[in-house]
Amino acid sequence: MASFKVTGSRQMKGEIIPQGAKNEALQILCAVVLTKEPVTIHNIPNIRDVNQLIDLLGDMGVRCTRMAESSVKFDASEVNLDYLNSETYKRKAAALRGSVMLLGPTLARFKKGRIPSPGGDKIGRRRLDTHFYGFMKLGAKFNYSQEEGGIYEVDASHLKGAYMLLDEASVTGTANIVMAAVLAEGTTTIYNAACEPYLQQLCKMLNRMGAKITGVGSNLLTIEGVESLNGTEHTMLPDMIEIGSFIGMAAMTQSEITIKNCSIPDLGIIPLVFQKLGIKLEIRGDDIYVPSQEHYELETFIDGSMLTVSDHPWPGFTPDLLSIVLVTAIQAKGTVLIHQKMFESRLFFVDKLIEMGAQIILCDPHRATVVGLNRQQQLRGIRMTSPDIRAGVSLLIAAMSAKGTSIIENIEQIDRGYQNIDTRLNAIGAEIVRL
Ligand SMILES: CC(=O)N[C@H]1[C@@H](OP(=O)(O)OP(=O)(O)OC[C@H]2O[C@@H](n3ccc(=O)[nH]c3=O)[C@H](O)[C@@H]2O)O[C@H](CO)[C@@H](O)[C@@H]1O
Ligand SMILES: C=C(OP(=O)(O)O)C(=O)O
Repeated sequence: MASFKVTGSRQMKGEIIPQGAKNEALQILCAVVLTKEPVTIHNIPNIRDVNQLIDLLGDMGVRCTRMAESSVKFDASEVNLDYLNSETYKRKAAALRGSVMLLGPTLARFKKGRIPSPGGDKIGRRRLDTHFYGFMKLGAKFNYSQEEGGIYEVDASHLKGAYMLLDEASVTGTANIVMAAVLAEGTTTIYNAACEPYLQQLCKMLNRMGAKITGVGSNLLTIEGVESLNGTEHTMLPDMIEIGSFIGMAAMTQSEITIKNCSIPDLGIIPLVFQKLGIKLEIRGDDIYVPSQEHYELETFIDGSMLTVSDHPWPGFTPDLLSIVLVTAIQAKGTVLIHQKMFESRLFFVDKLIEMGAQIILCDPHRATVVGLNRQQQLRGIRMTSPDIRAGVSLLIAAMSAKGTSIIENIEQIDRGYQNIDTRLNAIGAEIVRL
């Protein structure tokens, strides 16, 4: 288990370029299995989850040729389906959440899919019902065997388009169903589809490959099935969660940073939520400039009541930034209620922040109230463990703003989603040592 030793009270100054989006990459990489023709992907983040998925694709027989540092050409003309029955596949696929999206493409192209219970953050129940509901609507048979530690299987001699109303707007679920439906016979209509930029990007790429998807960006997708898909090129968007993390980090550490090439229109409500925390942001072309701010004051609602920040399916606020908002509020002036509606175990990390001196009341597993310190008191460095990817970065932000030194253990969680975060932040003035 690796750790970060973080020396606090360092202010950063300079430019930082966000990596390619983790959650988009996981969808896009799975989609390469849909075609026999080469697909070249650019702006691939060099992070654990993505590298593990590329490794898995390679094991399946997909030829992966690195064209440049962040560009890879994938050739899935030959795929070894027997590999899906191997112990290695079980072990490797179970190591990340994104592997679940191999189900839709293998089902569509090879009539079957198999996946162990996927990994990813342990942030509460993470059910997969929506995925299988969709596959079954398309005519697939579903089997779940608990004996082997949880194996999900789908098979279909023939997929046929159908109307479906999803019980929830699942991000990976929608991606999976879309990837199965593009090669199904006839028309599929998915209502209550998730519509995050990750999915918009996936649908745009599939359309470039010859798919016929309309309604992209909305919660009503219509897909006319086609016989086969051709190759394409695709460039990943900048990671909006990383961009949000940098904004929070700058505010907490009184740093002056410019986040380059943010693809602002794809950030949705994210900048607005940080502005509600009182953080000044300047949109300069496609960059976000965050000035060094001694004080930032939380807004209240129009009627004067206390600010609440909660998650919601897109275009609402992404749950992946709530931990960052929570930690950023620690040095604000005012009080905010953080309401994590989707996940039931994502706020428990606040006990570490409280130990560091933050004023937080964990009301229940879904809600925490942060009473901002308004820099009257600095957090103090402690030893802590990163429980999940976003809590991990939140703890890093807290440590960077604290007095003294902190140790953050289990940084593999952070490495799942943030590319060389220590090196990139050190380049603009942070002091983080990887132990
Ligand atoms: C690899 C990947 O892309 N992971 C992301 C993906 O996970 P993932 O696709 O696994 O998450 P889902 O969208 O399926 O749902 C996440 C959780 O929210 C609940 N839920 C979902 C939709 C809804 O309308 N109401 C609701 O309560 C679900 O029951 C589940 O507990 O989307 C999540 C929600 O944005 C993000 O946190 C994850 O980072
Ligand atoms: C929860 C997340 O990731 P995963 O779904 O891969 O666990 C995340 O990216 O915040």
